[in-house]
Amino acid sequence: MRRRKITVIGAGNVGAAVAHGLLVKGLGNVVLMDVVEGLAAGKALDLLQSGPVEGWAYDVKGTAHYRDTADSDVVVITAGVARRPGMSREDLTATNARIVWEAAKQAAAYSPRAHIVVVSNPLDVMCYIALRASGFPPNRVYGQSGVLDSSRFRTFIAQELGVAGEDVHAYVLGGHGDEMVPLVRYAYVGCVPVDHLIPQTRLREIVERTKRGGAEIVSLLKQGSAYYAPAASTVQMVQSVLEDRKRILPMSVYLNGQYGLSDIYFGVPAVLGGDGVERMIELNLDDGELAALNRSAETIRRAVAAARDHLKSEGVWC
Ligand SMILES: NC(=O)c1ccc[n+]([C@@H]2O[C@H](COP(=O)([O-])OP(=O)(O)OC[C@H]3O[C@@H](n4cnc5c(N)ncnc54)[C@H](O)[C@@H]3O)[C@@H](O)[C@H]2O)c1
Ligand SMILES: O=C(O)C[C@H](O)C(=O)O
Repeated sequence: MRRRKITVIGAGNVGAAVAHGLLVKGLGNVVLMDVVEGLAAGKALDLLQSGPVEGWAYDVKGTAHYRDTADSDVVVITAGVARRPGMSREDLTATNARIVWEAAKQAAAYSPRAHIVVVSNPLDVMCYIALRASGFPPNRVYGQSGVLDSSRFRTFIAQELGVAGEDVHAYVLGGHGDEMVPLVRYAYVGCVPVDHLIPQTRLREIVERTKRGGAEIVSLLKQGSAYYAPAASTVQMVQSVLEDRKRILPMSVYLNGQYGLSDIYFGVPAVLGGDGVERMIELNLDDGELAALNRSAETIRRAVAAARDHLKSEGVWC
């Protein structure tokens, strides 16, 4: 039986942690690809040597050449630069636009039936670039954002109440940026609405901390950004696709009228299965929540326009 093949482009902090997570969960053979000669090969060999200890026997290959990624079932794009303290994710647009364009184009050429899971920032902008560069249908190009942001929200609620995070159900929608929208009205602990358990003033602080979740880690690390939780979130998405689990996950998907938005990648809950984005879930939102989502969408539209101008000025476009 043919084993599934997953390519991870970018063998840095997130890419290597994603590769490890995929292997530990037994999702298939892994190809780690990076432009830095030897980096992916070294990390792949290291990962391979953890197999006998951890009890898996998958193939792990490191490479600097796209030809080795051929016929992948899923391609995860983590290539690009990470932000430093004081930077926003949008500050990465010019550098990462070119990198993600090239990665998606090459990956699509070698693996025309693959799914592309984008991780590089600014996430929703890079999803749009990957869609245009790959020429794939939108159901096979989507981004990791909401699983991570929601997991941060769930973690802070769980800490506050001294309960297990997995029993906190909560979504963060919108763009993966400073304007993301943690939805308090749809947050439950077990089956109890969170605002029955935590006072409003404290909930507001938790919402603000969630929105700054990535920046909090960037300021602690001093160089680079989070990678364990981002990798775990990405692996959960890949698992849902490869095992056709049809998990309902908040993620960046291409909207075509949903939530009143079109031609934009945006974080909403979607059913993720073997066909990729199989369905989007439209929540009933109030005026305040919709206004917050629209503010978030505007930020993304501006950044996409900047990325498009930048790529056009380099003779490349989506
Ligand atoms: N979506 C999310 O939730 C999320 C979470 C964490 C990080 N990120 C983003 O993911 C990206 C990677 O983060 P990281 O911490 O792994 O950074 P990192 O610097 O540790 O790794 C990035 C890797 O990309 C490689 N790379 C650069 N250009 C490349 C190219 N053209 N082809 C192949 N590889 C290339 C680099 O050599 C490096 O090894 C950043 O843009 C970061 O902002 C997103
Ligand atoms: O904050 C970052 O720049 C990385 C990532 O988007 C995160 O949320 O951890």
